[in-house]
Amino acid sequence: MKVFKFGGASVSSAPAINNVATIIDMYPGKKAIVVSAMGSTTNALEDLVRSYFKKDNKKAEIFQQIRNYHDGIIRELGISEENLGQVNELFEQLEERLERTPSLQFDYEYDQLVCYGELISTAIISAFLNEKGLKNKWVDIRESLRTDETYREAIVDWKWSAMLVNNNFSFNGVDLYVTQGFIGSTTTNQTTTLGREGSDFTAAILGNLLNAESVTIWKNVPGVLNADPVDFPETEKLEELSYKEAIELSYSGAKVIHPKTIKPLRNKNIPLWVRPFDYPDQAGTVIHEVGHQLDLVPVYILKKKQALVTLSPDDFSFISIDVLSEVFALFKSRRIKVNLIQQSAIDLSLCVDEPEVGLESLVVELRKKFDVRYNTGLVLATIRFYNDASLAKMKDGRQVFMEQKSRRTARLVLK
Ligand SMILES: Nc1ncnc2c1ncn2[C@@H]1O[C@H](COP(=O)(O)OP(=O)(O)O)[C@@H](O)[C@H]1O
Ligand SMILES: N[C@@H](CC(=O)OP(=O)(O)O)C(=O)O
Repeated sequence: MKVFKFGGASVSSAPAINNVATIIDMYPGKKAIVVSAMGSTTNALEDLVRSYFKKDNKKAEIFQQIRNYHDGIIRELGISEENLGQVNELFEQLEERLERTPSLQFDYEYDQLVCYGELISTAIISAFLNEKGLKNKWVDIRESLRTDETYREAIVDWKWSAMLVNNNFSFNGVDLYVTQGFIGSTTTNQTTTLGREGSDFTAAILGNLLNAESVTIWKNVPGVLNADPVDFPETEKLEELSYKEAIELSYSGAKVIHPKTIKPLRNKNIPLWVRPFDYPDQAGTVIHEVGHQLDLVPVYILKKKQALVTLSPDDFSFISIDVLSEVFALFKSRRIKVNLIQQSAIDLSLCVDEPEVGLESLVVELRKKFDVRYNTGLVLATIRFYNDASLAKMKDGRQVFMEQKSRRTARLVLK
């Protein structure tokens, strides 16, 4: 069997969803289809959660916008009313949840509402495919994918999930399953999410647990390129990548693949195809075990919304292991990801994901013990397989705050 994953961009309109049907038809054989929320529905649901949590008066309006967007797609797809029972029920559930008083736990409430993006998109797509003669079974992945209770960033319970996934995706009399990416549930049936853009990871989990022959993630690009085409006008497609190279690129911030996607596939030696949704007969990029040294062109990755925080102990003491562990514990408790560090005798610089809120209060906390300087709105640029020309190109016209080089990788903090 194969796993296919269609992201938000690939299911954002009726023509796109028609193309999903075309692709499924093009590739016969047993398949599990993992689907994300339509277009930018997850962002809209995030606005809805904020409004619900703050108890302001915008939630009805945001809910209606989400409903109208989906209704428009349903109309254009021409799905008949008698097959829309589940979609209507999901919208009713969401509306009903919005009437409840929220608990005090934002991350918990977030997961209970944001999951509807994926639940609704898959219900629509499953109904549409069935009407088109592509008979499929809709599966609520929350009954298979068990996680811990880290809401918004849940950790998968592989043992439980292995058993449940194999029961619920048995392929007994079913050739095509349609299910949700990004969501799961705890052993007490509370909904969780795996972290933004986590549907690629769901596809990899299913691939691993079902011993898929391959996993394909359909994207709005020709494959993995040597840079994000949004930031770089000229890019080159990479024909193949090793698992190691792919994990390095995605971890550094190449948004084409969620970083957690690689490990479950590498561990079972399952190839991952990144293929163009608009040109489904083109090969795209394959990520697999590569026996030889890859000779790649420089690959550029930009991680935006970075802050550079530099700390110096007040009393002129060294940056010891105790200081490091204290600082890292503080960042960990605030769930702030550290992406790059540099230290000298009495300076410690950390390039971190700039938190949406709370940087000021972190700085206040740090100032109890350290002299603190910081800059925000920076970019962490990574160049794999860098050379002089690629370094010069990256620095051109920008202010360099920090620079680190290893044999293959250069990392620059820039403004
Ligand atoms: N190295 C890269 N190669 C290809 N795309 C990249 C790269 N880095 C970032 N991207 C971005 O990743 C996006 C992923 O495609 P998309 O279809 O939006 O995924 P999904 O809908 O599954 O989240 C592309 O639109 C592109 O802008
Ligand atoms: N819908 C979720 C999960 C996801 O992976 O979406 P996409 O495949 O469109 O990146 C998000 O937007 O984060």
